[in-house]
Amino acid sequence: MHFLKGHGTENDFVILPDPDGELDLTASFVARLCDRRAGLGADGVLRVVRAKQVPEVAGEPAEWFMDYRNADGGMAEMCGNGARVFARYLADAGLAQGDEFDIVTRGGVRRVRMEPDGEVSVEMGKPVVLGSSVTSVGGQEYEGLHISMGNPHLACSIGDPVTHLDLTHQPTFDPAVFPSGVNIELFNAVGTSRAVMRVHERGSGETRSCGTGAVATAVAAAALSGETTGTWTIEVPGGTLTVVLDEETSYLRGPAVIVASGELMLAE
Ligand SMILES: N[C@@H](CCC[C@H](N)C(=O)O)C(=O)O
Repeated sequence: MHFLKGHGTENDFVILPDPDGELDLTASFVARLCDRRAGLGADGVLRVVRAKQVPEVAGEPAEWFMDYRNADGGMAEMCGNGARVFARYLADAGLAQGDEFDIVTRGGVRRVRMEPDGEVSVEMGKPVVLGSSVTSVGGQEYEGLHISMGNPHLACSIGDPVTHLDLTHQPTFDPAVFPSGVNIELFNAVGTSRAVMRVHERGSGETRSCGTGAVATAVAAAALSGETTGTWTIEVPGGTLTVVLDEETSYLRGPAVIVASGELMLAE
């Protein structure tokens, strides 16, 4: 099986090209692939398959479906950094033409753009603020905004640097609010256009970046000063992302690179 490895601000993915939909990607296989000692190691898997080969998205008006899986093998509706790495792969492989094209995700069709400076942007849709909720990290409780980016987020301003947080364990959350689990962002807003964020992802644990989480963080940081629009720099352990919030939608921009390719010896 051919694979590639890529990352967007060190949110890393195994890419499995499967244009004709021949792979039966089980949760246990994905988990073994993502294992950082016994497998290749990654925060998630991006299966690259033609949308017409996948019944759940066969009618969507774009050629390629990003079949995203978390490191534990679970599915997610959307992955912002994954979408940018997926687009980088399609462009490099000559499977998509032009600077802008659409891809299909479980969260809907997303427009991606290959920027002149080499970064990749993705239109992320309109964030939906659904209320507030609490989490407890290392015995400390934080309140944040419940935001849907297609996938669920709880974005909490902690009003302090995030460096000391221990995210090795699953932060608590209210299962009545988040029945399918949640991605939890802890951030420190610095002024009105920059925030420093760490994240504990559903199905992957602490990662060095999360694109949907960066947009949720920008929304929650903007809300601290009563704003719903603006441009935010979101600093994550793996680099820097730019988030633009406007009245209609949101955009995520940052680096996305392919670092390796090869043949997989792991079998199902
Ligand atoms: N790292 C991703 C988000 C991946 C999905 C998430 N763990 C979930 O289960 O919702 C991103 O860049 O957005």
